[in-house]
Amino acid sequence: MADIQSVGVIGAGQMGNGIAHVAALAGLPVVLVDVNPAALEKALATIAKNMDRQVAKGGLDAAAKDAALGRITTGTEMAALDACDIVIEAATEREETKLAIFKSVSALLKPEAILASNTSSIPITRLAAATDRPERFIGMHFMNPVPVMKLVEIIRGIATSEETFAAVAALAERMGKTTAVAQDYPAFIVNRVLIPMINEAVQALQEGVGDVRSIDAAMKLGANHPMGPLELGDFIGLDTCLAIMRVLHEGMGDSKYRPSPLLVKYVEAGWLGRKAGKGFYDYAVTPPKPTR
Ligand SMILES: CC(=O)CC(=O)SCCNC(=O)CCNC(=O)[C@H](O)C(C)(C)COP(=O)(O)OP(=O)(O)OC[C@H]1O[C@@H](n2cnc3c(N)ncnc32)[C@H](O)[C@@H]1OP(=O)(O)O
Ligand SMILES: NC(=O)C1=CN([C@@H]2O[C@H](COP(=O)(O)OP(=O)(O)OC[C@H]3O[C@@H](n4cnc5c(N)ncnc54)[C@H](OP(=O)(O)O)[C@@H]3O)[C@@H](O)[C@H]2O)C=CC1
Repeated sequence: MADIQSVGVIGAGQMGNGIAHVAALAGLPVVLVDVNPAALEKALATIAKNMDRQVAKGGLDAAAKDAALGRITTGTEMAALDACDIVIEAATEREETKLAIFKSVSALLKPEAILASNTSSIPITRLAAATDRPERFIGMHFMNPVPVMKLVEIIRGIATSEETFAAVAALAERMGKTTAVAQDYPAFIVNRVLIPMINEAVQALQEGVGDVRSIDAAMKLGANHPMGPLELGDFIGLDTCLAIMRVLHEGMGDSKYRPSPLLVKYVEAGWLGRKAGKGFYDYAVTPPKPTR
């Protein structure tokens, strides 16, 4: 696969809509697939809203926005992806879900098509080994919010070919991103460092070192982070943060990565952060109100 000319995205959540957004703006036709038709509708509305924001700021003209939106089609069946040169999986961070997706989609793809995962933490070699194309399988890890964040981490599995790596690096650059290459260890680079920091903030909250407001203010004003760690956890999704901690804990075999019990409790309560309307903050009120 020398040059990628069409993109499929599986999972129309916060990451899937962002990936579709930047791919369409890069001039590529995009097929966005999700099991849930409501998620697809919401994703299209979010993409249009985020492009409007770029138009209002002068970074995009209205005609380019309309053309980009016109390049995105949606579907609830994997069969809609059969002509794509690359399919980027951005479904829920659950290994069984991803494996089931790869099994069904690889049966439909052209033999030369590339399969990429936007996983935050799951080993690429393990995911690749469960497909029919480990040499054309790769980790392509975008950051949230995708239209704003400059980085794409690229992770080769043990079998990933140089041709696949070069094609995906060129695609990331075409989407306006800068790449960093990470080795295939649990949670790669960004989340190896970032998510234990968020988990530690939750542990500090559990121990009463500070309340939500104090912990976030301390890290924003004391370490110049654009968001406090609890606000950022809510933004990423607490289910995703917990899934990453579990992959780190199991994959590194080191107790220093154990998930904070309070993080587990929030996820068990369904308080998953912004996408659920409630996490360390309650988003039903403006400004969002700390829940502890
Ligand atoms: C979990 C993983 O696997 C990996 C990850 O992604 S970890 C998470 C990584 N992400 C972060 O750490 C994000 C940290 N937060 C930030 O950088 C900032 O708070 C933020 C960029 C999200 C918002 O910044 P802000 O200054 O509070 O908001 P705001 O001024 O409204 O927006 C800044 C810019 O982003 C744009 N923007 C904000 N959210 C956007 C979105 N969802 N989509 C498109 N554009 C967006 C705004 O239009 C604005 O653009 P300009 O610079 O052109 O004016
Ligand atoms: N959130 C973040 O900051 C980042 C997340 N990631 C990674 O990106 C991926 C997606 O995360 P995110 O967008 O936040 O998650 P979301 O929960 O926002 O979205 C996941 C989407 O995938 C859908 N889905 C679940 N199962 C399937 C399936 N079998 N086929 C098709 N679609 C499916 C979900 O549908 P339903 O709601 O119906 O279950 C949902 O619409 C994860 O691997 C995550 O680790 C990577 C970088 C940053």
